Amino acid sequence: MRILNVANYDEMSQKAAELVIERIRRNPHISLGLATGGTPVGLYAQLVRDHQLNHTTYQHVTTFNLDEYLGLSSDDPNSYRYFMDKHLFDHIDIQKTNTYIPSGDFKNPEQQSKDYEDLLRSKGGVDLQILGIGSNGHIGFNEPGTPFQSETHIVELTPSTREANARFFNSLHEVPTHAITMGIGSIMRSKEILLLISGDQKRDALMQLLRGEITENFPASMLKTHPNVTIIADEAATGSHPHSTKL
Ligand SMILES: N[C@@H]1[C@@H](O)[C@H](O)[C@@H](COP(=O)(O)O)O[C@@H]1O
Repeated sequence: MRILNVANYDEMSQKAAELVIERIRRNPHISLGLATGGTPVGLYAQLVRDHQLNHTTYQHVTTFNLDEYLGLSSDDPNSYRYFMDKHLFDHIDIQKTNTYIPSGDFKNPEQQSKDYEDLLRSKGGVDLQILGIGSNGHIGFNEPGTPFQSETHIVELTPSTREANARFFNSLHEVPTHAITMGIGSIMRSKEILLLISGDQKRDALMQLLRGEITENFPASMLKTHPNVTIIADEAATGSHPHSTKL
């Protein structure tokens, strides 16, 4: 894993955008894996800005989102479809039919999980996966204890994840109890991974990732076995001054 240590959230977003834009320009047919949550919002804003200023095109780009809450319709402001439209897709020239997000429909979620995994495979998988991290080490919605080989599946969210995400809802009560998520095995198949970590509330998770063992109790630890991972972390998360390190 390569870690780029930056000063703050804005610099993290800027550096991440530079990397993503470079990959898109190198391969206009790239398949991007996308994350939600607070962490990538600044990155998406930078991609929109670059599209407006420099006309980087998404005409041939395909995207796969990591996860979706179960039980929220696509027009619910807390659904990840709504989030992606609002922060990125509505402001770039991507074809919406090329943007895939797991369905949060309650009807037959097991089949939907299988269909999403089949879709990922049939489209050739993800070239560049963007990830955030939960303070318990979750990636996507793969909570501690998820098998490393897992593919897209239904999860029951832990109380800590529901509490962390309650800030986007009116109350904790409204946060769905279940979600559909790409598995750790699905994420690990992507050719390249960009992990963004910002804020002192993520410091323990970053330290655990860098110094801890590889264990299913800390899902992100599996990333240490991936051959092409870049972490961009800000000073609040690393607790040190900006510099780059090869780990
Ligand atoms: N499912 C998402 C993850 O994809 C995200 O990376 C993580 C961190 O979120 P945030 O960036 O808001 O801290 O939690 C959420 O639950």
